[in-house]
Amino acid sequence: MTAPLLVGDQMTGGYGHTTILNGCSIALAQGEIAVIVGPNGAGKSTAMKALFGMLTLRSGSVHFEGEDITSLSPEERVSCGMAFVPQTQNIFTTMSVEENLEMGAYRRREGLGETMSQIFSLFPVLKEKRSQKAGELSGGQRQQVAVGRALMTRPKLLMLDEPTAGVSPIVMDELFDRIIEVARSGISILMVEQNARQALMIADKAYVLVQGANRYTDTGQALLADPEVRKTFLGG
Ligand SMILES: Nc1ncnc2c1ncn2[C@@H]1O[C@H](COP(=O)(O)OP(=O)(O)OP(=O)(O)O)[C@@H](O)[C@H]1O
Repeated sequence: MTAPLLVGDQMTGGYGHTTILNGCSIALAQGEIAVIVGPNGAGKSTAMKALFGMLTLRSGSVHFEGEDITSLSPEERVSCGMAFVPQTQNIFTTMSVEENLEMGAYRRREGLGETMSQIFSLFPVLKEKRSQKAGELSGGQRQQVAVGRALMTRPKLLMLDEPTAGVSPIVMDELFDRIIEVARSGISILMVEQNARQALMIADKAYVLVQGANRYTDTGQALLADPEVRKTFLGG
């Protein structure tokens, strides 16, 4: 097996006195698409926050490319090659599409134009609307801006929290296609998804979380074929 890129091991933590993550473990290898699914409130977003350094763990660890990054800030994790697209408020609505992308690369000087062209070829509609305010775009297009902005940091790992929330099924399919394309370009993907069935279809590795703990872990295909998983989490 390929060396793991990201490993969150036995993560425990929460907000204030409440414990949300109960020894949750998430890992993925270079080039993989990994997805986290599970019922509402299972702690999926919290697990992503923990992996990205937005939640202090009470116990457990996070390693990236073999380095212990448990105590690093989100900004330091970006410098390591991690990028995170939160579920909401992930773009600057009053700025143009192009300005949003530039903001993504505020810490870089070199090769911005090249990265932006790559993003425009991945998301042609962003090129077309580059001068338009991001807030004027449709939901699916805004998500493309958010993903594009994260890609401007040239990450090794792109983390997406419910990228298809609130978009139509057609737009969802399109976003999934784009995500697969990002993965083919060599960027690993970790995402939380409400649309479990579709997410499992594209997942090399999938985690079903329940009450902040791992319930099932396997390839997406294996979980899709598992009668228990189908019955309990995929509506039969
Ligand atoms: N900032 C916060 N402060 C306090 N509690 C929070 C906070 N964020 C989330 N929670 C609580 O933590 C629990 C897990 O939330 P989380 O968003 O991680 O779940 P989820 O599996 O992503 O669910 P959903 O699919 O509904 O987004 C929920 O009970 C939620 O109310």
